[in-house]
Amino acid sequence: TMAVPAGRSVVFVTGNAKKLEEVIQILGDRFPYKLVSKKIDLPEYQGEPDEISIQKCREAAKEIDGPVIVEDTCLCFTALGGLPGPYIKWFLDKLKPEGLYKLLTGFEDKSAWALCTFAFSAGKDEPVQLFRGKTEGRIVEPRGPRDFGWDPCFQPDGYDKTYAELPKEVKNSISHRFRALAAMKHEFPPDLLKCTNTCSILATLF
Ligand SMILES: O=P(O)(O)OP(=O)(O)OP(=O)(O)OC[C@H]1O[C@@H](n2cnc3c(O)ncnc32)[C@H](O)[C@@H]1O
Ligand SMILES: [Mg+2]
Repeated sequence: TMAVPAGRSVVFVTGNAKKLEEVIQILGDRFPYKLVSKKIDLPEYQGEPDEISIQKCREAAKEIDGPVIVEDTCLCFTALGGLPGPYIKWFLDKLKPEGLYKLLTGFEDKSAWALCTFAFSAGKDEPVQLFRGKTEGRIVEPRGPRDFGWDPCFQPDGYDKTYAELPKEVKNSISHRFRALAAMKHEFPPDLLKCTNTCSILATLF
């Protein structure tokens, strides 16, 4: 039911170059085709993560009028009942990683989780399928390079380095994004294998 017609490409729609870079790195050398991606700033919807990803995917499928993948990332603080969650983009923009850490002053519990949701739709009137990946950790005083979002203040459990300090290969082997892509690889029906080499992103996953 989720098959992509042979010869059609699947477009990864994101406005975030660093996300795209990681998706390409995670898919790696096994990826023999050109990744088709399109930079569109989709609306930042409100609600629960699943609902946001579904809406985002429907909008992308409408704009592209073909098979699409989108991704939405949340950063959730346990002490704040899961907030900022899907609103992390605005919190990060205004507070920077320092401010995210300071938000938890007064709370003993610094634990947090990163949640990545990929959403796939075969077309604008087709259903949306979700693939989720979660990585647990805690919010620390920022350390490491500043080139990607809240990476400097998120330290995954089992590591003494932040996402920003960890070598890229390590982040990409434990991250919320890696796990969501792994779930996608695991769950997608094999008939997608029939798509041609322009099918890009999905073709590598099976
Ligand atoms: O066009 P889209 O794909 O929506 O890209 P975006 O940048 O708007 O991304 P989101 O709506 O998913 O918002 C997530 C926010 O978290 C940031 N972010 C996403 N993944 C991250 C990661 O792995 N490490 C650090 N920051 C991340 C990202 O820069 C945003 O500020
Ligand atoms: Mg966004």
